[in-house]
Amino acid sequence: MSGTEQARKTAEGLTYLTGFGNEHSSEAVPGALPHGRNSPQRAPLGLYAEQLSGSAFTEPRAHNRRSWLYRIRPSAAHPAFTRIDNGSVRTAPFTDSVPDPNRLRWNPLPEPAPGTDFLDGLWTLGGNGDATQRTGMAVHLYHANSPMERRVFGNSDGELLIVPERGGLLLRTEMGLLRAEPGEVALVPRGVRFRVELLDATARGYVCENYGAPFQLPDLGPIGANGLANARDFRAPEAAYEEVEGEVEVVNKFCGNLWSATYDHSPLDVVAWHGNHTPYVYDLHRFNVLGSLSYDHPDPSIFTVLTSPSDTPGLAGVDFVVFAPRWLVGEDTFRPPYFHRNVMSEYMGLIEGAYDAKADGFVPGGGSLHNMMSAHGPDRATFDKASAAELRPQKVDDGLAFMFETRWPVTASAQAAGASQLQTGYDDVWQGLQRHFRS
Ligand SMILES: O=C(O)Cc1cc(O)ccc1O
Ligand SMILES: [Fe+2]
Repeated sequence: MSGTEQARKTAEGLTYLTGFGNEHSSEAVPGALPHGRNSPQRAPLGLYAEQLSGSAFTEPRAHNRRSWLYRIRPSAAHPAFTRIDNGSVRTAPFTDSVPDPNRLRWNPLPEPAPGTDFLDGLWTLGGNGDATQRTGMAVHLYHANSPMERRVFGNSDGELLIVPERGGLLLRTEMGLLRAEPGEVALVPRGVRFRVELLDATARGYVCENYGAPFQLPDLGPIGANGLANARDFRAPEAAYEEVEGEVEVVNKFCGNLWSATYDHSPLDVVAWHGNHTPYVYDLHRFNVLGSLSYDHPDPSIFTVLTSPSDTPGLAGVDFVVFAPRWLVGEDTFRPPYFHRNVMSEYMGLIEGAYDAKADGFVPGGGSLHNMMSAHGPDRATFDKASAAELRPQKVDDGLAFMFETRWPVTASAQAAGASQLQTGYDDVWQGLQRHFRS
């Protein structure tokens, strides 16, 4: 059996724990979880007890995040980390280029060289904030054609929201295994170690690295108790461990640099765990899309799947927003996204099909950046078509697009600003919008 077949077989048999932010518990071997206490004098089955904190010990209960891991060896048993090449990974603050007010659009990444794993294939497009201050975010793309073998990654700088666009992933994390196919998203919390295997020959997609407060479900306000992404649809892994002795490279991204240590065992050796600092996966097709039943195009905040709040209420460090299949029924309404200038900065990607504001040029695996206050909206072809369309109820179900929307301008990395896949002439999509004014 090939590696991908094996990974697929493993992924197909997976079961999950459900519910966003729940206090889960799971044991891969019966009796591995202690009862009634976290840290008994001797943990069951000769395991080591270890706490992984995703929040300060003293944060309010609603924001407090930690998990207790019961593992074969404590994480502390490791040799020194030394710097390795950062490859194409960049971290905020982005100082190797200047923030650009222009509308920018990229084609997908070129094919990776043979033997490129998820980590080798990570390529940073840009971001904002400062990882050492735990504010802001980065946008990465990945393109891989090999599994991570005897190699494990952990990110101290933030959580990773992985958005597969092509090819499924099997994430082997400290807390267990997750499968993430295109149309699903996976989140690996800050500090949680994981290895990526491929379910198909190649894998391509997007990553939002969130340096700030962990993603949470948005408040629903007048929407009520249900809707948008429902908490019960988020799935966390069941405990699963590997007993791998021998050399395993552990790579740690720390304050923007990659550091490596060669362990004599796999750190994915957690036999049982409990807590709420957990990886999870969510199927975007489960998103309960709400919208206007009367007139006007609502703001896309109504499509927020997850939000990372900042210190100002309502002003997200980053929102993850999905444009999922939906009906448009607005009367006397220009139905696609409107022309706008936004104080927030918008990075958009496409998982499949097309997006209703762009006739062409915005392609799966590509992306666009509409920075703070840059003017954008429907391209000319879309504007002309939608202005003349007959307004029957219309199903928009030919694509799945998403947005990382952030309160701070996004600086493209030098490699993204100079990339051959950066489109020239993007401005032209808004050329030829006719003057129709009649006084
Ligand atoms: O620019 C975009 O396409 C994203 C977007 C979509 C929408 O429906 C309204 C505003 C907005 O920024
Ligand atoms: Fe926009």
